[in-house]
Amino acid sequence: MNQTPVNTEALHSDLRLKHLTLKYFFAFFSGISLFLFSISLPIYLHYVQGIEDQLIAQEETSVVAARQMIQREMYEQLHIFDMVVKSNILNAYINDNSLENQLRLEDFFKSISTSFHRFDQIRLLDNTGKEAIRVNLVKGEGVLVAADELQNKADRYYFKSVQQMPAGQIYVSPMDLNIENDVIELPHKPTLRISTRLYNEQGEAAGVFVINYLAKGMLERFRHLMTQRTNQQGMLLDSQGYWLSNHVRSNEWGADLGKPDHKFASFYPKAWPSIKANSSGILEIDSGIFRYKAIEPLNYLEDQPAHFRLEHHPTITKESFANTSWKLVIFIPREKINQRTFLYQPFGRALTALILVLVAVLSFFGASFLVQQKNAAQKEKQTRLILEKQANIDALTGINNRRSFYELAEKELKQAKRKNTPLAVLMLDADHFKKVNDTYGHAIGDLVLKYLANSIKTTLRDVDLSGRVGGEEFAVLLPQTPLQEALEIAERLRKALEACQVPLPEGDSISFTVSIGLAMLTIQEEQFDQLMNKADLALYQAKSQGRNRVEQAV
Ligand SMILES: Nc1nc2c(ncn2[C@@H]2O[C@H](COP(=O)(O)OP(=O)(O)OP(=O)(O)O)[C@@H](O)[C@H]2O)c(=O)[nH]1
Repeated sequence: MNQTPVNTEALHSDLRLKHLTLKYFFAFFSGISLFLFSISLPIYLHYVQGIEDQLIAQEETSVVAARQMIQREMYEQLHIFDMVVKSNILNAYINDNSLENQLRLEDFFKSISTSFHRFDQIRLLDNTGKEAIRVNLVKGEGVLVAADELQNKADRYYFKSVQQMPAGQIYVSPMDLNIENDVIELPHKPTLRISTRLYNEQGEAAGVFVINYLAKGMLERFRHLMTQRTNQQGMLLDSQGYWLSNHVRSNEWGADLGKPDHKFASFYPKAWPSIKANSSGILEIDSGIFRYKAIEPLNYLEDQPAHFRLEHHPTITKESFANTSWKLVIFIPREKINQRTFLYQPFGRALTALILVLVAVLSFFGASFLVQQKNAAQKEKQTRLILEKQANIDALTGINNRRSFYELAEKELKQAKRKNTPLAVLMLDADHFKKVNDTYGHAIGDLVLKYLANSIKTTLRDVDLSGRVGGEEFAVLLPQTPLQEALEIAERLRKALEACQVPLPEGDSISFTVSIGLAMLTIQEEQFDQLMNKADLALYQAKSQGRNRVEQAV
C-alpha cells in the first residue's frame, strides 16, 4: 500500500507558526482590550455617577412632598388639640364641673370626634389619672363611654409625662400600635397620644387632656407617595430604626410586635449608624443608594411652607421632639441604576460585543501579519546563511573552498603574528591522481577526493583548519603548533590517508597516497600567500623525492 510521506518538519513549522500567531493574538487582544478598558473606565464611572445623581435628584420631589405632608398633618392635629384646650367649653368645665358644663363638654368631644374622624379617643383625666370624660371613635362616630367603664390611667406615660408640665405646653408621644386590654388592637391602630396639663383660673391643676391621634391615614398617604415612585422602596423609621412604614408590610412595627430583628439596623447594619447620626444625606452601599432625611414632624417652625406661617404656635416639650424624630429613607437598588446604564441596554451590550469582536479580528490580522513578517525575515536569514555557507564550502568535499580557507587562514596568520604563536601550514596533493581518473573514471576520482577530505577532517584537531585549494590539492592550517608537533601531525595525516580505503561499486576498494609540504610561519611572511608558496615548494620537494612523504620547507 502506498503511503504519503509525512513531512514532519513542515508540520512542525506550521504548528510553530500557529502557536506564535495564537500567542501574538492573545497579546494584542489583551493589550488593546486593557488599553480600551483603562480609557473607558473613568469615563464610564463618571457616566454612572451622572445616572446616580439624576436618580437621586428625581427622588427629591418625593422627599419634599413626604416631609411636607407629615409636617402639615401634625401641624393640623396640634392646632385642633390647642383649639380644644383653649375652648370656652373645656375651660368652663375645669372651673366649674357642673353637670351642665360636663354635658356640654361631652357633646363637644363627640362632635370633634365625629367631624375630624381621626381621634380614636378624646379624654379628660382628673388629677388622679382617672378618666372623667371619654369619647371613643366607633365606626366613624364619637361615642361617649359610660361612667362605669371609665378607667384609671395614672400609670400611663401620657399622664405621667405631663405631671410637672407648666400650662400651655403640649406632650406628643412616640407612635405605636394601640393596645386595648393589654392586647394590640386589630386591625393595627398606629397611634400618637397628645396630652397637656390643664389649669383652672386659680392656677390649680385641673386634670389632663389627652387625644389619641390615629396616624393610619398619614401613613397610608406616605405609602401612597412612596409607591408613586418608579422604585417603591421608600420607608419611614422611628428614632430606633423600626419601620413605621415599609414597602414590605411584614417588616413594620418590629418593636411593638415583638420582632426586635425587624429593624433597619438588622437589614443594613453598615448603613444605619450613618443614617441615624446625620439629619440628611446620601449613602452608597454595595446593593444600592440611600437618600435619607430627618422628618421632625413637629418642627414646622423651620423649613415651613407658606401656609404654616402663623403668629401662634403651640409650645411642644423637648421630649416630644425626641419621640417623633423620624427618618424618611429612600432606597435605590443597584439593579435600578444598572438598568439605566449603557452596558445594560441591548444596544450597549451589542456595541460592546461588536467592539470586542472588532478588537479580536484586528488582533488576529495583526498577529498573522506580524508572524508572516517574522517568518519571511527568518526564511530570508536562513537562505542568506545557506548561500553564505554555499559560497564558503566546496560542493564536492564539504570542506572550506579555497576563498574561504584563504580568508580564515589570513585571520589566523594575523593572530599568530600578534600573539607571537607558532603557525604551521600543510599542502597536500594526491599522488598520481590522473591515473586514478584514467583507470577508474572521473566519478571514482571524485569519490577519492571526498574520502580524502573526510579523512583530513577526522584526523585533525578542532582548532585546525582545512580547505580544498585546487583540483586534487588540499591545505591544512595548524594554529599554535610548533614545528615538531606539526611534523608529527603531517606524518599522522599522511599515514591515515594511506590507510584509507575507497570502496568501488564492484566491491573492490582502492587506496591512495598524498605528498605533503610543510611550512612554518616566520617573521618574513606578512601574507598567507607567501606562507602557502613556501609550503608549495616543500610539496614540490616531496613529489620530486618519491611522493607519499612529508617535506619541510627550508
Ligand atoms: N576526478 C577528479 N579529478 C580531478 C579533479 N580536479 C583535478 N583532477 C584531476 O587531477 C589530475 C591531476 O593530475 P596531475 O596534475 O597531472 O598530477 P598527478 O596525476 O596527480 O600526478 P602528481 O601530482 O605528479 O603525483 C588531473 O587529471 C585532473 O583532471 C576533480 O575535481 N575530480
